[in-house]
Amino acid sequence: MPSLFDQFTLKGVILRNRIAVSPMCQYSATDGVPNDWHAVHLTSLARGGAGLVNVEATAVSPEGRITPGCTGLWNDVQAEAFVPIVASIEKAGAVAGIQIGHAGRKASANRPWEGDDHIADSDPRGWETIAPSAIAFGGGLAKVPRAMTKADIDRVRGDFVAAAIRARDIGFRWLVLHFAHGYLGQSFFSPHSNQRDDEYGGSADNRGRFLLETLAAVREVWPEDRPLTARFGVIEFDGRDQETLRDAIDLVGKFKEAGLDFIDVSLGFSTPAANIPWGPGFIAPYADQVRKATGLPGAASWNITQPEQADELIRSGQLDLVMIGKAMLANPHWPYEAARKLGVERPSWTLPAPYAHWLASYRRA
Ligand SMILES: C=C(C(=O)O)c1ccccc1
Repeated sequence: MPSLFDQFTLKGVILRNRIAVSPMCQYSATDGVPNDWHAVHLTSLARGGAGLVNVEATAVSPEGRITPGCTGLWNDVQAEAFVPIVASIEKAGAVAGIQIGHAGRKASANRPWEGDDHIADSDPRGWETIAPSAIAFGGGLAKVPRAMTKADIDRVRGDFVAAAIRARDIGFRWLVLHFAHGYLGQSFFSPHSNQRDDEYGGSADNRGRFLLETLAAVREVWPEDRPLTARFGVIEFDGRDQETLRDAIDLVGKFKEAGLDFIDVSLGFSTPAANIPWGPGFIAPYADQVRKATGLPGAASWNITQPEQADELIRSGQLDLVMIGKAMLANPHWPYEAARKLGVERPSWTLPAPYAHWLASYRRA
């Protein structure tokens, strides 16, 4: 069985190890344009030795941002600004990935450290939010969204395609459709947020329609030799988990038929009333269940922080990749520390030569 530092090959892409950096919002862009914060942040994660570095949730349209500080890929200025970032990630030996999404009813919010709540309607920084139904998430995100028309649905699907084309053309080699965490894609799938009475609401098949149509449309423009993936919330911890999991696994099977290459399993975050059993790698067993039921390779994130824990998740066959988030922010050289702890040969060379040389020199072998 593979281990944490074995390569991973999917379609025409080879990752140098099984360590992927979760897409983590930085809320640090202006008008969706990435800047030196994102360049240094992402390059340092790539130089730290990860196999795959995923750029944060990047909005497919202005109203699809979570906050005014989120990155976007709805215009060419944003795309151009990503070009040197993609090059830096790849030059550091990692594969450059990007997550594209639409925040739906969770959009138009203040940064987490500035309230983590909806921007007041009187505040010119905010904007109208849209969602499957006119149902607010609740808590600090109490703004009632406008229920999407069919024209909205068609437009947003087209925005995903346009963003995928830009990501393709600027060299990203791994694409993640953001179908998780209560954002627009997830909110179509969840009965908490989707109470439509047309073909996009009601049955599980209908609630999965927007996600499936969007995936199929993106598949048509995303190169066959580059992985097309999705991060999808398969469980809500809201008391109806077996039903959610059953419907989610069924939908992931349809994703695979539509051309999905990889599934990053996560949480739904569709209701503030969720009772989430936070714990070390607590989503991994659900990812394993989805992988075994669909035959898709997959990953999980959430509280995977220790090298031995991450290595065991790979060796046991539960996951194909581990998504490391906070542990990489705490220490971008986490892969190097993991290589040392796991007894990988020449661990220093997990890092770039200018670092590895010194780390491997002037010390007993
Ligand atoms: C910003 C997030 C994302 O992009 O998915 C997020 C927000 C809350 C919990 C997890 C993730």
